[in-house]
Amino acid sequence: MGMEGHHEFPLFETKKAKGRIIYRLFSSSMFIGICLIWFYRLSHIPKQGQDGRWAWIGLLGAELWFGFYWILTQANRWNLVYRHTFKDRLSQRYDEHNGELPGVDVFVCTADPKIEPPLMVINTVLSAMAYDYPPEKLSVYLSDDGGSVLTFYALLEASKFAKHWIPYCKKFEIEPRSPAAYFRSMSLPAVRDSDEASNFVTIKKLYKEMENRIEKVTKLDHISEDDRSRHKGFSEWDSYWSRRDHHTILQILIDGTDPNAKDVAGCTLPTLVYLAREKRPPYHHNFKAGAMNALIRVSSKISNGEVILNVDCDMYSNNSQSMKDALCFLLDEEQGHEIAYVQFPQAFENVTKNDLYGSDFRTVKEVEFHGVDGYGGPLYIGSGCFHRRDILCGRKLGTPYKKEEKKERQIRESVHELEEKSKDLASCAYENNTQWGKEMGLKYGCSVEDVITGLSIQSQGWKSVYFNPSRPAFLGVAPTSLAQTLVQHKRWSEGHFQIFLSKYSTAWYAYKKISLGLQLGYCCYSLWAPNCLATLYYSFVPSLCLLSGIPLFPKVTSPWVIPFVYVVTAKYTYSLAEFLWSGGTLLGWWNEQRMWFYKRATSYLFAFIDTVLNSLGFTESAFVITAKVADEDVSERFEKEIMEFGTSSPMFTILSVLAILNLCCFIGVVKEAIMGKGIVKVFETMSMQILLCGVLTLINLPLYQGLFMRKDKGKMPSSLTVKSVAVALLACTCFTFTY
Ligand SMILES: O=c1ccn([C@@H]2O[C@H](COP(=O)(O)OP(=O)(O)O[C@H]3O[C@H](CO)[C@@H](O)[C@H](O)[C@H]3O)[C@@H](O)[C@H]2O)c(=O)[nH]1
Ligand SMILES: [Mn+2]
Repeated sequence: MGMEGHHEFPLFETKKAKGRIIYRLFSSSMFIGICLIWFYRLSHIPKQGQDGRWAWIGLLGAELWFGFYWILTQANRWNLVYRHTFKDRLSQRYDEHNGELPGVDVFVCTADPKIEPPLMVINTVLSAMAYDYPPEKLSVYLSDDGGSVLTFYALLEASKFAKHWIPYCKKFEIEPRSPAAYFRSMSLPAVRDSDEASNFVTIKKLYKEMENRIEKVTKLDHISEDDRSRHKGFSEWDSYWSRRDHHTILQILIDGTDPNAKDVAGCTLPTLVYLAREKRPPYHHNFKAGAMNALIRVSSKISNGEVILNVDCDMYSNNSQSMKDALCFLLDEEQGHEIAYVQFPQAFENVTKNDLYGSDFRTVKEVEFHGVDGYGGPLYIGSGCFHRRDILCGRKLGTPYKKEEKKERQIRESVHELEEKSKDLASCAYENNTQWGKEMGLKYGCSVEDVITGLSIQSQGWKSVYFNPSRPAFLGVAPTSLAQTLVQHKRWSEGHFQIFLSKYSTAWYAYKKISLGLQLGYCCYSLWAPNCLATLYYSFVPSLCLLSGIPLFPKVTSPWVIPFVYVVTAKYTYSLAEFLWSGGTLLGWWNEQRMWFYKRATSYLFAFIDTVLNSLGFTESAFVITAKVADEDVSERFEKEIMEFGTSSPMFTILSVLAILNLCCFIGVVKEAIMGKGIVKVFETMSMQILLCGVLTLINLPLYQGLFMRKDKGKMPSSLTVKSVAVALLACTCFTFTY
C-alpha cells in the first residue's frame, strides 16, 4: 500500500487476563468437590425396596449433568483475553489515503411495523449513516420483511433529515448519533457556544416535525395521495398484495455516487437503500437469514462494500467510532487477514438497575465471551457484527482475497437501471439450486442462523474477535415482560440445541476443526436446552421427598456434607463475585438466578421438546419476533421492576405449579418440625433439602405476589392461579400417599 515505515506498530493488541492461576486453583478445588459428590451418590444408592431409591438415582443423574455442565462453563473462564485498538494509528495510516479504506455496507433488518415502529427503525438507520467514516465508502441498507409502506415512508423522511443530521453530528462531534437517543439524553444543549445552541434548537425542531409526520402516518396506517405523489417508490405498493405475497421492492433513496446527493454542508451523503425482498406463499423466506442473504446479493451490485455490518432495527449505533475499532482488527497488517468477523456485545438501553429479567447477560458479556475469544474467537450472535463479505459468502481459508472491480458502477448507469437489474437478486426463485443458505451467506433452517454460520466459518480455520469497549457500541431494546423474555430464550436455546444435533454439531462436526476450549465453550450454549431436565427434577423431587420424610442428602453430622456445602457455597459466592465485578448489583444477581431457574424450567423445556420433535420431522421451527414497544402500564411496571405476567401461558402454569408446590412442602416440613418429630430431628436428617426447598420458595416471592396478592393488570390471571393451586396440591397429596 506504499505506506512503509508505519507497519511495525499493530492496529490492535490482545492482553491475557491476570490472576488466572488463582482461578484455576479454585476451579480445581470445585472439581474435587464435585467428584466427591458423585462418589457419594454412587456409593450410597438405597437398596432395592428402600424408600427413595428411584428419587436417589434421579438425583445422581441430575448431579452428573450439573457437574458435566459446570465443566463446560469452565472453558469460558479458563483463558480470558481483552482487546485494545489503536484508532490513531489507523487514522495515521489511512488519513491521506481515504481511498484505501474499505467500503462498509450496513444492513439493518426489520420485519414488522407494529412491533418494530418505523420511527425506531429510522433512528437506527440514521445512527448508522452518521458513523465517523468517509460517506462515499458507507452504504446503509434497510431490509423490510414487513414490506410496509409505512416503513418506506419513514425511511424516505430519514433520507431528507439525514442531510441536516449528518453535518450536525460531524460539526459538533455529538454522541450518540441516533437522534431519538441524543435528544433523550440532552433535553438542554450542553452549550459550548451560541452557535451550537442555535443549531441544536433548529435540528431538534426538524426532528420533532419529522417525528410528528411519521407518527401521524403510522397511527392512521395510511399515506395521503399528496405524500404518495412525492416519490415514485410509493407506486410499488399499487400492485402490492400482502406482506406475505408481493414482488421485490427496491428503492435507492440516496445514491452516494450521484454528484447532486449532498448534505446541507455540501458533503457527500452515504448511499441509502430500501429493500423488501419478494415474498410468495409457496416459498419459505427463511426469516432473518433469508433477508440477510438477499441484502448481501443486492448490495454486491450497488456498493459491494468489502465489510458488512449487521444490526437489528432496534440496535442503534451508540458510538460513531466503533466502525474504526472494527477496522483496526480487519486491517491489521499482521493478523487481520485471518479474522473473519468482529463481534461487539449486545447491550440494551432499557435495562433497569436490577435487571429483573436478566436481559443484560452481564457475565456472558464481561467474562464468558472474553473466554471464548481466548480460544479462537466469539460466536457470531447477530446484531453488532462486522464481517468480511467474501468470507461470509464462502471464501475458503488459504484462497487469496480478490479485490473486485466495481465494473458496473464505473460506466454509470441510471439509478433506475441499477434498481431494475438488482431486483432479480431478491426474488424468491433466485436461490433455487444455488448454494445460498448452505455454503454461501447465512445458513438456513436454524433459529439462531447467526451462531451456526459463525461456527461454520470458524470451523474452516478463520478467527474472530470479540471487542467490548467501555462505551457500548450498540444499544437495543430488551423485552419488557416475563412472557416475552421466556419466548425469546426458547428461540435461542432451541437454535443452539438444533446446532448440536445438526450436521454442524458443536460436538462432532467442530471436533478438531476448532480448538477444544472453543468447542467446550460452544457446547455450553448448545446444551442450554437439555439443562431443563436436571433442573426440573431438582426443583420438585427433593421437595416432595422432604414432605414425605425421605432424606436424599447426607446428615449434617456426616462428613459427606462437606463437599455439598463447599460446592454450593463456592459456586454461588463466586457467581455473585463475578456478577458484582461485571458491574451488577446484589439484587440484580438474585434476579438473574431466578431468571436462570425460570428459563430452565420453561423456555429450555419447550425448546428441548420442540427440537426433538423438529429433528424427527414433526414440526417446523418459527421465528417469533421480539416486540420492541409495550403498553404504557406494562412499561411503567417494567421501570418499577415489578414482574409482568398478565396472560395465561403454559410456561406460567409450570412456574406457578413449581412455586406453589415448593411453598406447600416448605410449610409442611415446618409444621412437621414443630408439631411432629421435633426441630432437631428434622433438621439433622433434612437440612440440605430444607435449604433447597427454602431457597426455591424465597426466589419465587414475586411469583406468589403475582398469584395471590397483586391487583394490577400484570398479575397472574385468576384462572391460572386456581389451576396451579389445584395441580400442586394434587401432586403433594398423591406423593405423600404413595410413599
Ligand atoms: O423474518 C424475519 C424475522 C426477524 N427479522 C429481524 O431479525 C432481527 C432480530 O429479531 P428479534 O425479534 O429482535 O430477535 P432477538 O432475539 O432480539 O435477536 C437476537 O437473536 C437473533 C437470532 O435469534 C439474531 O438474529 C439477532 O441479531 C439477535 O439480536 C430483527 O431486526 C428483525 O426485524 C427479519 O428481518 N425477518
Ligand atoms: Mn432484538
